[in-house]
Amino acid sequence: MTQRGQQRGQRGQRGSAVSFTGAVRTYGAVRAVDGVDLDIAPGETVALLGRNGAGKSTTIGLLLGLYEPDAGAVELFGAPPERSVRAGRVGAMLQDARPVPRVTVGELVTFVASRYPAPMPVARALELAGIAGLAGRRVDRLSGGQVQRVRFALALAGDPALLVLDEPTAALDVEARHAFWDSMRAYARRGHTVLFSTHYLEEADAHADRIVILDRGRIVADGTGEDLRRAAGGNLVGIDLAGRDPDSLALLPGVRSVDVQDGRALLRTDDSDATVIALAELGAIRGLEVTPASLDDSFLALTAAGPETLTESHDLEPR
Ligand SMILES: Nc1ncnc2c1ncn2[C@@H]1O[C@H](COP(=O)(O)OP(=O)(O)OP(=O)(O)O)[C@@H](O)[C@H]1O
Repeated sequence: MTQRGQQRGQRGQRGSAVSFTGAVRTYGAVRAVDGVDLDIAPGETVALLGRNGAGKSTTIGLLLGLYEPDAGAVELFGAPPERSVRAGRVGAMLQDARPVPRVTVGELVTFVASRYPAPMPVARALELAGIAGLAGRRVDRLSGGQVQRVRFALALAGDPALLVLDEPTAALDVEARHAFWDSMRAYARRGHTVLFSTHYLEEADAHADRIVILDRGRIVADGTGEDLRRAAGGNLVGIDLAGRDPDSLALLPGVRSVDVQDGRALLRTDDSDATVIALAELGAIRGLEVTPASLDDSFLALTAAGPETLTESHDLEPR
């Protein structure tokens, strides 16, 4: 059984960690979250990926019970979000949370940990967040990246079953990013559920079991990085057009789309062998190049469609 299959099985026995059913949240005319159905099993690490304004922060706000859905329902561990949050089962790292001034890092983390029923040792939270050396420093005198790591320590302090991280690496330098992901993975390996939002495709691919792509408030894809690449067309086949009409290329086997630039056609294809054979039969293989579609290509393909085509999500694995 796949890891996801096992996790779905676990959910059957233990219920969902996160469950959205037709959730909607509007701001005036803007449907920031527009009918989201999402189920996350205990122990899964899920990336919420989307462009600016896609609805990631609003989804996280609904999940944490910061806002009520206008329609539909959101539950954490089978109960309203507030109940799970109050019970200390959820730790969150939000984008705009400002640590209180004039206290030290150690004091702040100790205070927050004390609000939880079964916190982790403060030293452990500081160590996981990579700020053991900053315990005695005032939080209002830290750099942006250091504050970000304090927020991570605060999210971890209660040893929560569900860790929710809104763009957790936004202010971090390369080294801090690596350290952050190492810690996050170590936490997830202990059976905790993690949901993080990001703009970075590589981070989602490298650090999540599953990637959920949001676009204009809707889920347009849900699967592993590999699933997403396949869903968007597995390979790119490039050829020199040499005066050939690019429209006819769209009809070749496997081809999903054709982009033309500087006299070259780039064919996104599900079946590059069949596409290349058909091109060869047409005598159209000048400058032939076959490359796997990157996750970037897939992401752009999945989020480039007009609003009317976004009503159905690509559920990439049978449930
Ligand atoms: N308080 C608000 N009032 C009005 N509109 C809002 C509000 N918060 C969010 N929106 C709108 O809802 C949509 C979704 O915003 P949201 O912040 O959830 O997106 P996001 O994916 O987190 O974006 P980013 O990656 O830029 O942080 C956007 O169109 C945004 O302008």
